[in-house]
Amino acid sequence: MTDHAPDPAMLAKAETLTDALPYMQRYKGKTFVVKYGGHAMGDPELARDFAEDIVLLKAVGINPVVVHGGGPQIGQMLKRLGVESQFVGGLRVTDAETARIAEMVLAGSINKEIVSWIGAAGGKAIGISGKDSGLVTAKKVQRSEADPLQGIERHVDLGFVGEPVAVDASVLTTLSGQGFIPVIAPIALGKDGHTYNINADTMAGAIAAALGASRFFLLTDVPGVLDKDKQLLTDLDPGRILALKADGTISGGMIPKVETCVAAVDAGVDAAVILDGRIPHAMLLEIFTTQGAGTLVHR
Ligand SMILES: Nc1ncnc2c1ncn2[C@@H]1O[C@H](COP(=O)(O)OP(=O)(O)O)[C@@H](O)[C@H]1O
Ligand SMILES: CC(=O)N[C@@H](CCC(=O)OP(=O)(O)O)C(=O)O
Repeated sequence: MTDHAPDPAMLAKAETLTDALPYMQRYKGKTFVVKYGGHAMGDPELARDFAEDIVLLKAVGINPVVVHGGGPQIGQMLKRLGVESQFVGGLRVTDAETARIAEMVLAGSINKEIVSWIGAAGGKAIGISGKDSGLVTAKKVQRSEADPLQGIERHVDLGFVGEPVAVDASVLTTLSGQGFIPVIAPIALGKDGHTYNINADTMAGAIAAALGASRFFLLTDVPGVLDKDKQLLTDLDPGRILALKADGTISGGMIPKVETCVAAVDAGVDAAVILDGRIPHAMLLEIFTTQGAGTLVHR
């Protein structure tokens, strides 16, 4: 090697950047919706990596929109305040007091924390909830459960648990167009004036659909959808998902995730990816390299 020969390590770094170039060109101007789950945000270093990834997306001309959860954090606060909490079908039964606490934790505490991380990474984040500027209108979720004793379907009242019925995404396109990164808490008003607590996966899916997002990422605390032998399923379509739900391979918190992904791709989102938020920069690897991480759901 002469004095002028490039250092192989430097060359590898440059190659990483040039390899990313076609992806940057393909995605410039596109909207990516990222659901950041409560389980994925525990570690401050990972949180910093996540914020850097979001700021990098914005810097290369992609419009990231963040929708966050915070289920474990709401649980901790309820416990501290001595308020009982239970889940039915992955949804937290929410009375008026629980709704107030969920809003305080999601829109007050977690939302501003994420805004701060993105700010520290050099981005301009604006934290809002579904209430702001009429972004999301919710309606009460109706659920029923099979009663094996009486052989009938029984109505279950989940209280102030909502689902999006309308999304006015104009506030998001305005913010994104002006260089801001919207960060959204899954709380919304109903037409009845009540505050509704919305599952963050559902909220993110509805926003991705309304924006016609190119990509929808769900960051969680597993590598993606796993089969019965705990092997990662890298590629799923709606038919396969139906079969995996029916045979019990997909259960619990993974059900709203895959259902949200299917609804999003049905509504025109190009692809949805369930990713391991515990892997540093998992999103960047998925977007800018050939080695996809996680489970891709497509039509
Ligand atoms: N087939 C499956 N593959 C992966 N995870 C699954 C599967 N079936 C059920 N799960 C469960 O789904 C959980 C992810 O959902 P959840 O806990 O609601 O995540 P988050 O808080 O990130 O929204 C996993 O931790 C796992 O326990
Ligand atoms: C109705 C309902 O269940 N709402 C959720 C909202 C937060 C959430 O979904 O957070 P994760 O994404 O971290 O699970 C809750 O109260 O926990």
